[in-house]
Amino acid sequence: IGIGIDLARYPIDSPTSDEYLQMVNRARRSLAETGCASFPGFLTAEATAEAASEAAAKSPSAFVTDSTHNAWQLPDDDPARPPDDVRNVRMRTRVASTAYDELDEGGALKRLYQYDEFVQFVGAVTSQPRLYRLADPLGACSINVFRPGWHHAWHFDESEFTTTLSLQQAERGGEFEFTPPLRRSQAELAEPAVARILNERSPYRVSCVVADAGGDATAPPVTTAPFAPGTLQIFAGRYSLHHVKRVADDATRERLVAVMCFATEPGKVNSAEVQQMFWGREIDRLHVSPMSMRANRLVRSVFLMLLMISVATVVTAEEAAAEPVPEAKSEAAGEAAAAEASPAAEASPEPELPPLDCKTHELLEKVDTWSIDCVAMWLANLGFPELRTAFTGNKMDGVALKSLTMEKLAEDYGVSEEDQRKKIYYNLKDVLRKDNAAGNTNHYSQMFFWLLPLLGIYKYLTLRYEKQIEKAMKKYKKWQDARNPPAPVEIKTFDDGTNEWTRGLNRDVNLGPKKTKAEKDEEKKAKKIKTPKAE
Ligand SMILES: O=C(O)CCC(=O)C(=O)O
Ligand SMILES: [Fe+2]
Repeated sequence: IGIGIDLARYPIDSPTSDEYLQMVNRARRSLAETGCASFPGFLTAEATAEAASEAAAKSPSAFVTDSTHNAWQLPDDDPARPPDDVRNVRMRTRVASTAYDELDEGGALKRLYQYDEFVQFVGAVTSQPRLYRLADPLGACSINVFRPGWHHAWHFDESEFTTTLSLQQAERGGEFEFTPPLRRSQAELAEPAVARILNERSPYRVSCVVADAGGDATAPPVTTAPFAPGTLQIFAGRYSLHHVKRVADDATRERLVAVMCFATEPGKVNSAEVQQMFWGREIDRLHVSPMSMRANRLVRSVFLMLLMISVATVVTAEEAAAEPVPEAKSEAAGEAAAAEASPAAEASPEPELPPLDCKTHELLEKVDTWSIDCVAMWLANLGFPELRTAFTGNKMDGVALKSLTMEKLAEDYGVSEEDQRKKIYYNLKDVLRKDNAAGNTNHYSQMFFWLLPLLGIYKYLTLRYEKQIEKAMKKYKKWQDARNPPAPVEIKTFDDGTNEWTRGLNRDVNLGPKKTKAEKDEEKKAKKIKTPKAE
């Protein structure tokens, strides 16, 4: 079938040809000077008809947006200004939209949008060395439907450039109108110019508290785009004020236009708010229903929590096993003693010695504070329950334990094996060293593992309240911006009438403004330095 582009007229498949370069440079200049580059008949008549009939077929189920917004699509009013100020006036927009995921696979629109050379071409016209299709499953390429009486009020877009393809015109009304770029950044509002346009070309009457710096009384020129079906339009939506005029009430044909979105980074998607506003649902990956997405998130968080809790449990269980509880230990000691004394004593499992009066956590305190029983427990934990009687008999508490030596262990307590003595002695040194550093700190790892479930809960809550958090962050950012507003950018204008923005745009093919002599000299100098001597 082919893509459906009129390649004879727009050779976007041969990006190294002279025709291509000239076409791109004409478009760039037009975009910079007028705010819009138009390509009438970009799609062939057949492909346009195919796309238009697809759009018309899907139009009845398009999601309808009936909302109000200000010209900058800023969410809040400026309370410091009157309600009828151009900054605060809210205008109505009524439009329906068919989402990208509803378009036909292999249909004319998807063929165009998915054609890599097309993305390259839009990138070349908008001077973006790298341009990517928007990864938004709803907004990447959608179809706007304007029914009788509907219109899109004057506004600036959030995205820097907007690419549209006209599919069907209404009999009357529905024209796309735009101004040249009125501003250079989103921080700049250009209120006087916007106010003049609204007062002269909209049903709204607005005031403007901001003084007109230029003082010129004429409104910015407004151009009506040639919008015959099949026309591709690339316009500087962020800088040029634009609108779609009201479609006549008695029109029988809807206005249908495809809106194609691109980004300078891969993987970009619209916010959930934008998706809800224009398509009535939200979805962050292709072919996943919002319901299963939520379920998926829940399962993920629960799994994470379970994992963390189980890790924590295993670790604590291991530690508990390493430190037997007093009863178990005494039992073991009793059994061992009984087994040694006589096999018949097995019948009485009751230990002869009373249980040790020491809680496991007491051993986490400094050695100085250990009671006699705690010292005995420490020994039992090390695997020397049989030493309890001798140590207790010597009233060996924590303070006394500190002066224990290898010799004492051999002579006073009869630990004959050197390995065993070393085990006790080095373990003692070990706890004492920890005491000296930051208390007896061998419970830090335990603390960390207890924090894991909290981390799980934290993760769950952030996922659960993702939107609320995002909103709060946005509010905070706005509050910061309000405290510290970004400075408006001054446009530098040069002697030859060009400005910073348009200067040098097409210089690579000598279509742009002439270089000054100083600049030429500069270039020559640079070349001389770079080029090595021939001889
Ligand atoms: O419908 C059009 O031609 C332009 C739509 C537009 O301005 C927008 O979607 O932001
Ligand atoms: Fe727009």
